[in-house]
Amino acid sequence: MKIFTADQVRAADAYTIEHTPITSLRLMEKAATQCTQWLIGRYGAGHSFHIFCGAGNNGGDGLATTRLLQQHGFEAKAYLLHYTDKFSADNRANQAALRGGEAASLIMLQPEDAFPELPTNAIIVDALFGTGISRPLEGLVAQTVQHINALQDQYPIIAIDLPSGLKADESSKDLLTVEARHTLSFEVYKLAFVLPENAARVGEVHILPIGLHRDYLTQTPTRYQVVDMEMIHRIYKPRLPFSHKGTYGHALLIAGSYGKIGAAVLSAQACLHAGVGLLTVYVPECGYNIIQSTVPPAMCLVDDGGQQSVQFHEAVTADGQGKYKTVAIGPGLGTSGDTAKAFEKLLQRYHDPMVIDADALNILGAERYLLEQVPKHSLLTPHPKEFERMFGPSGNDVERLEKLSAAAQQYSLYILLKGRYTAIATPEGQVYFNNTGNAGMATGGSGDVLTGLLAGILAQGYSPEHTMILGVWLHGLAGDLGAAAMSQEALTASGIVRFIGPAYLEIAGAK
Ligand SMILES: NC(=O)C1=CN([C@@H]2O[C@H](COP(=O)(O)OP(=O)(O)OC[C@H]3O[C@@H](n4cnc5c(N)ncnc54)[C@H](O)[C@@H]3O)[C@@H](O)[C@H]2O)[C@@H](O)CC1
Ligand SMILES: Nc1ncnc2c1ncn2[C@@H]1O[C@H](COP(=O)(O)OP(=O)(O)O)[C@@H](O)[C@H]1O
Ligand SMILES: [K+]
Repeated sequence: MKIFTADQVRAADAYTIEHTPITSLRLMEKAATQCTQWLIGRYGAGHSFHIFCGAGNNGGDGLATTRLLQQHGFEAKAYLLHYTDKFSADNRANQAALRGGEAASLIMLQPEDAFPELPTNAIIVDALFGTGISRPLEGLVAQTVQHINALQDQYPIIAIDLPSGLKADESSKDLLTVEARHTLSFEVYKLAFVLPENAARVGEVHILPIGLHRDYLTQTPTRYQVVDMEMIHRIYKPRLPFSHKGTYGHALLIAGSYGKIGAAVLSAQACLHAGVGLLTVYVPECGYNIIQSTVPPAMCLVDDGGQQSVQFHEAVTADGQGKYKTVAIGPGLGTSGDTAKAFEKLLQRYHDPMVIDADALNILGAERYLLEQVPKHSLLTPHPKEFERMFGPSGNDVERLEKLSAAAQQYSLYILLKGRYTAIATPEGQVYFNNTGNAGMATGGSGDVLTGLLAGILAQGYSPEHTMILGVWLHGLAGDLGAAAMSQEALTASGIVRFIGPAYLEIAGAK
């Protein structure tokens, strides 16, 4: 699903009005109808709806929603904030329509008025501002938003289109905005929804269809997209009946050090569950018995350098990749000087895309010149701290995203940034956001599982871009299925591995 800018949303609106018989007032009615249905479906009987409206079209959505809720027999009141006399045309039309209905359901809130008393069964709906926000909230609007936010533990707050005050395409880091429990938005995602800094503001996002013109939606290029099942179906390739283990590649996984062989185990298990043809795990000597007993399908190569591996470059022939289709390096590896030197030598020998994670990223962060030597189109998988070590701090999430995209383009790499919506940046400047996964995955070792999964998918012949999209999506879905079976709290990295299979089945079943 595409992420549109506020300008693109406005253009989609205009295009729809121009190319279909639908008017802007009718489009507002559709938006309000969808919001009404969502509110009734979610909260139903026994609740009263209190809708705070601004003077523009977002307020118009709120006024129309109030009327439709009443028509469905619900108690609903619109509070129209009187901070200006400049109402949009569709806002005025919906004021008139509401005035024609139930008495006392449209209340003008003046700057000197006290915040209205709400009954205990109240649901607060925020329809103050949407994509038209152009300056920080102040005066009556700011006071109202502060009031609403202070009530968030008492009443559910539902934002229409955007929590008021939030900018769709830019950072709103230090701005006052509504802090919604749910955001009901229309047709496409907005960048604001996937930024970690907005987590407490947008709550759960629900995208509702309102009939915007398909041509505009499908033909408009966007820099950002949210990965969806349609994209996954286009990427996923079922196995061929006459294939053999050679068809699915041989991966070399360089991971683990004394006390962190578990990282190598988790990565190796995930790599096998991803469907790799053959796997060799390279570990220091202390890892040999562990790998052989916990991951029997894998072969094992042993380094004799002591507690950390320091000669792994020798596993790859001096003239290139040798027998390995893919090399993944990093989980639990350690960052000693000799390990870093071996990593540098590996980069001099191996020129196909690699998967680089954890300590291998930390080595890149300490020795930045090595970034130039990373094979083009390699996959880098930092969490925010590792990202910062490599590319420096950022003032806000949008700045960090720009940095991510710039680095992917500069070094011709696929770099992801882990989080609730893991961002995947491509060398061409595209950014994909992943929507699977849950807070149960905030547990040690879940990143190691991702590394193994990516290595296993890449080895099977998927392109680096498809590997990133499919791998991150499967990882999150495995986490979701795991959490559904055993709770977020009890989910472990091993639990995620166990659900990679069921996650594949979901794709295959739906294909
Ligand atoms: N295609 C779509 O997505 C549709 C959008 N609709 C709604 O229309 C909204 C956009 O409406 P508008 O463009 O009228 O914009 P808003 O309703 O978000 O804002 C109204 C106006 O408020 C003023 N304003 C901005 N910041 C302010 C501030 N801090 N204090 C006081 N005034 C301020 C601006 O002049 C702005 O145009 C969307 O968010 C959505 O809710 C729907 O009606 C139907 C279709
Ligand atoms: N709240 C969350 N929602 C969705 N995914 C999450 C959440 N928390 C963590 N994850 C996922 O779990 C993984 C954690 O990786 P990482 O921090 O590298 O873990 P570790 O270093 O312990 O292996 C990432 O893929 C991340 O996207
Ligand atoms: K709003």
